[in-house]
Amino acid sequence: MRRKLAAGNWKMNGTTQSLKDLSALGSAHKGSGVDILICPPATLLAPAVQTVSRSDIRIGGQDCHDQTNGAHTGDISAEMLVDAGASAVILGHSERRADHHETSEDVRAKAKAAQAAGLMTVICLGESLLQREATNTLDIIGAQLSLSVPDGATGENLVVAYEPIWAIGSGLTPTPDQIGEVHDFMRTRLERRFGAGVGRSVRLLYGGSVKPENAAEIFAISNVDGALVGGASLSAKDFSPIISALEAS
Ligand SMILES: O=C(CO)COP(=O)(O)O
Repeated sequence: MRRKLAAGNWKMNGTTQSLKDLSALGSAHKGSGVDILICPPATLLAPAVQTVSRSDIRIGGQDCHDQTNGAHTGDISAEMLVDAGASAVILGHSERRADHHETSEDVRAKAKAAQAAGLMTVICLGESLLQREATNTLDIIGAQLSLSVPDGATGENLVVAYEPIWAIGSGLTPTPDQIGEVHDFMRTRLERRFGAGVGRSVRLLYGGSVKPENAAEIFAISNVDGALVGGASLSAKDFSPIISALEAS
């Protein structure tokens, strides 16, 4: 049975002030039946780890380099994330694919390094509106999935997040049928590539305008094992009811 996962991606948001919300979230969901992961900006990794030390929240990075160390100004390695106390990393977010020209091959190399360092990788996939309107969403997702995910997946080291680019920060969400179609497809592809046991153990998250108001409906969809939440993960007031909806699902 897959354990549900509520993941928050703070993106380039948050200061030490935000740790108060993290602390409140930890108290509100102590002993939760679902996994909770918060990925703050790199500047807050170490204090965030400190803040959640007596709660059940785990802390993750938002990206890592594919090398262990070296002359890569501004980058962070998977080993450095581990050293800071992180246990997971988001990779291949569409914002990084766009802003930093990351390809699926780049994402796979980063994921390989992160998994070797012992991190759980949350690998993001998603189509643009143009691609969806051309009705080849599953082709896009299939290609991103096979190219971005390295060999050697397990239920512990891999989480896949389906984040339609047009749904991120827009207030738009796909219909439950559209989400279900992509999630069922990803499940089948993972089972085919890694075998039924591993394929069924990898958690699949939906991301894109998840809010307290739509969370329960999204969590009822087949093969949705949780959410990767952006804006609504920044405050305990908004993220806590989303976690509660997942706990109740
Ligand atoms: O990109 C996202 C999470 O990684 C989703 O962002 P929003 O929840 O703000 O739409």
